[in-house]
Amino acid sequence: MHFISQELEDYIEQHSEKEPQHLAALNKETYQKILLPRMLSGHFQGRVLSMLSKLIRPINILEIGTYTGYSALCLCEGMQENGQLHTIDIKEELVDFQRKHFDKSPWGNQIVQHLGEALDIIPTLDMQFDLVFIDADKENYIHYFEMIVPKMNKGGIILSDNVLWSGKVLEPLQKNDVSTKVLLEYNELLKNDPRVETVLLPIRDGLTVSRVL
Ligand SMILES: C[S@@+](CC[C@H](N)C(=O)[O-])C[C@H]1O[C@@H](n2cnc3c(N)ncnc32)[C@H](O)[C@@H]1O
Repeated sequence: MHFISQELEDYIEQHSEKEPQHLAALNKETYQKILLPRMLSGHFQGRVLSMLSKLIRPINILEIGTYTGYSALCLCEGMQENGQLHTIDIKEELVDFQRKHFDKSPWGNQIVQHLGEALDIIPTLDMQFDLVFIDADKENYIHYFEMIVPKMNKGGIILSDNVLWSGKVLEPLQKNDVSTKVLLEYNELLKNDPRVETVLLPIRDGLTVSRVL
C-alpha cells in the first residue's frame, strides 16, 4: 500500500541520499535469490535508518529480524568504532547470505549474528543498547518491547517497523488477524507508556521512533 502517490515517493527518493553501491547489490541479489524480497527495507527507508543511526551515534545496536542484512548494514553506518550490532533471525538458510554481505562491508567484525527465536535470544544479551530496530514477527512486538526497555540506555531509541501494517490499523479487525490486533495494542502502548516518548512516522509501512526516558 502507498500512503502517498508513487510520483511523490519517487520524488522523495530522488531528493534523498543515493543508495550506496554495496546495498544496491545486496538488494538486487535478494530479489534474485531469496523468497519474499519485499521484506527488505529498501533504498528510502534504508537511508532513514542510516541517518537516524548517524544522529544517535550508537555503541550497541540490536536488530530483531535480519532477513538478508540490508537494514543491519544501514544501522551500522552511524555506529561508533568500538560498537557492535547484534542481529537476530530465525531462518538458518539466510545466515551465509548475510555473512557474505556483512564481510564485504566495513563492519564485518562488528556484526554478531544470532540464529534462533528472538524471544529466547534477547534475554541472553548481557549489554545495554543505544539503538534497537524491531522488524520481525508482529505478534511478538509487545513482548520484544517489554524485554528491551530494561536493556536500553537512557535516551536510547527503539525503532519499530510496519506499525501501519498496510493501513490495516484503520480497517475493521478481522477474526484471527493476530498481527493487526497486536499492532493496534502496540501502537497504543507506545503512545501511552511513560517510559518512552514516541512519534509515528508515515515512512513506508509506518515506522515509530520511541525515545527511552
Ligand atoms: C521483515 S524481515 C526483516 C527485514 C530486515 N530488517 C530489513 O529491513 O532488511 C523479518 C525477519 O524476521 C525474522 N523473524 C520472524 N519471526 C522471528 C522470530 N520469532 N525470531 C527471530 N526472527 C524472526 C524472519 O525470518 C525475517 O527474516
